[in-house]
Amino acid sequence: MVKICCIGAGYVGGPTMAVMALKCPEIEVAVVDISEPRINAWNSDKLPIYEPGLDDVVKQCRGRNLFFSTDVERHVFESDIVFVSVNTPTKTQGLGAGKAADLTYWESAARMIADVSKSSKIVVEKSTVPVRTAEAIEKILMHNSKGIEFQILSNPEFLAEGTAIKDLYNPDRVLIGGRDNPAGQKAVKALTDVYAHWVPLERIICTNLWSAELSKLAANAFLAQRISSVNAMSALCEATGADVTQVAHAVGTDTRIGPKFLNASVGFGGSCFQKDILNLIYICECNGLPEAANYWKQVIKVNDYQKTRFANRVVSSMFNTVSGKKIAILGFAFKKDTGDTRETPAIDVCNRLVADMAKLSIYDPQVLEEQIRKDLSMARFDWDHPAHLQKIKAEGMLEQVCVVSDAYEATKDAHGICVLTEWDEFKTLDFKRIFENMCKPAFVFDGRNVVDAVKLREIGFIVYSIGKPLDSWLKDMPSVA
Ligand SMILES: NC(=O)C1=CN([C@@H]2O[C@H](COP(=O)(O)OP(=O)(O)OC[C@H]3O[C@@H](n4cnc5c(N)ncnc54)[C@H](O)[C@@H]3O)[C@@H](O)[C@H]2O)C=CC1
Ligand SMILES: O=C(O)[C@H]1O[C@H](OP(=O)(O)OP(=O)(O)OC[C@H]2O[C@@H](n3ccc(=O)[nH]c3=O)[C@H](O)[C@@H]2O)[C@H](O)[C@@H](O)[C@@H]1O
Repeated sequence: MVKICCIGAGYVGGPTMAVMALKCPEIEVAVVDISEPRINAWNSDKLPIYEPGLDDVVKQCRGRNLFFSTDVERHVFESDIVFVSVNTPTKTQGLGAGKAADLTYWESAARMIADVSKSSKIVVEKSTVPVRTAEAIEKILMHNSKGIEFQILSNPEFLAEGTAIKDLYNPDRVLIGGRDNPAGQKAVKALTDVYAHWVPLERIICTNLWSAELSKLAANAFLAQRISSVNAMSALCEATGADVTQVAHAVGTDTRIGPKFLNASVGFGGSCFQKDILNLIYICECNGLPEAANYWKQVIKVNDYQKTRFANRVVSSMFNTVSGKKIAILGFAFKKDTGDTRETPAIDVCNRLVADMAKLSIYDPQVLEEQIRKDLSMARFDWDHPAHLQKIKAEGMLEQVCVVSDAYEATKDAHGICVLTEWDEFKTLDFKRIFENMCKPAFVFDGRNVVDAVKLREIGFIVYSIGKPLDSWLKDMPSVA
């Protein structure tokens, strides 16, 4: 019986291995982590991450052929295939700070694998890593191999949060990169056999190691680039009276472009897009390719511009000051159907409004108050590093923030509402009731184009929707470029 172990029980390790265990009942799968609270949560009724469909998958196989454990070394020792799905955050200090991937956690996992192994293993890069990381990992493993054979494969993950289970059941492709030699290809075949339990062979792409590693960074960069393209267009739409939804539809019906991932927004968030593009920029620079680096830098610049532009629009529309005004923030997660707040655009928007002395009342259906306070008090890139390395900002600013448990409470007596996550429940709110309980004029700033602007205007709101023609109030306010 093949035994699989995955180091890192996070957003990727947990769901990926749960689906693998479900689809391969004859394989024993252990997900291990150094974080005891995380493993305890995986073994409880309240899983550590919110992901539609995940509870059901875990319930079906936990205790049968799926195990969660902090006994990292024992499971690595016993496994034939070891996935490594630890975090690979942006470095916060030293060489490449603010851009390069921090491989501390990966390196420590690799050293531990080398230390505890007594039999040959396939080691699979599941984390997103810089191209040619496998070479470094190979050196660490081989240096202490005691005659054991290690084969390194790159098998990047493409799931998106909120749809992880669906994506894992039915992936567009599974990518496996290995060495171009018989031992490497044997390892590729072994991993292909695992995925072939549920993924059609024609969707399993096998490449060399470096192509697989780079394809993951490239895929995220291309996806983020589409969003920055449509967001840059949204600014021009507002200036000219065009409607970004109509433009995106017209552009996306060209089959060469395609309709997906063209929704204008307050900016993209999530733990990976920015981190992976920064990593790509750093790799381009290290390879003496400044023009290529600058191209990708622009994707992040436009994203920052979009978040700033949104916050500036809020302030300028409300007579250029939000000082002392209550602003309701609806949605804090980086997208709907997840409780994840990593790099959410809400952090930037909230910080800017707090700096302008607004009082924020925040509601998100899935995000806990403790998480929101932590996010608003942490320095850039610190969230993905251990607590003792995090730099916490002055506590005082957070006095202006309160976190509440429903949208009606958040909006009561507010001057304005910012919709920052596209949760379905925001579409069906009783906006008449909300309007009655707000200070007038009452504003809605829709950063996700989820509310029905026509209806809201009929009720009496002044509505700003990203990339949509501006109503006369907003047109008359000073420019926010
Ligand atoms: N979150 C996502 O949707 C996606 C993430 N990725 C990539 O997958 C990787 C993991 O991402 P997430 O699951 O989101 O991270 P995460 O932070 O949720 O999980 C990583 C886990 O690794 C554990 N860990 C770190 N060092 C360890 C060690 N030496 N031994 C045992 N456990 C250790 C941490 O305690 C943590 O629980 C990253 O490289 C990310 O870029 C790829 C595709 C999607
Ligand atoms: O490497 C990763 O971590 C993953 O990153 C993204 O997945 P994820 O960040 O979970 O979620 P997305 O659906 O891609 O959304 C990212 C951000 O872009 C925003 N977005 C998305 C689509 C769109 O049209 N407009 C837009 O603003 C979302 O609201 C969100 O803030 C990719 O979609 C996954 O393929 C990849 O595996």
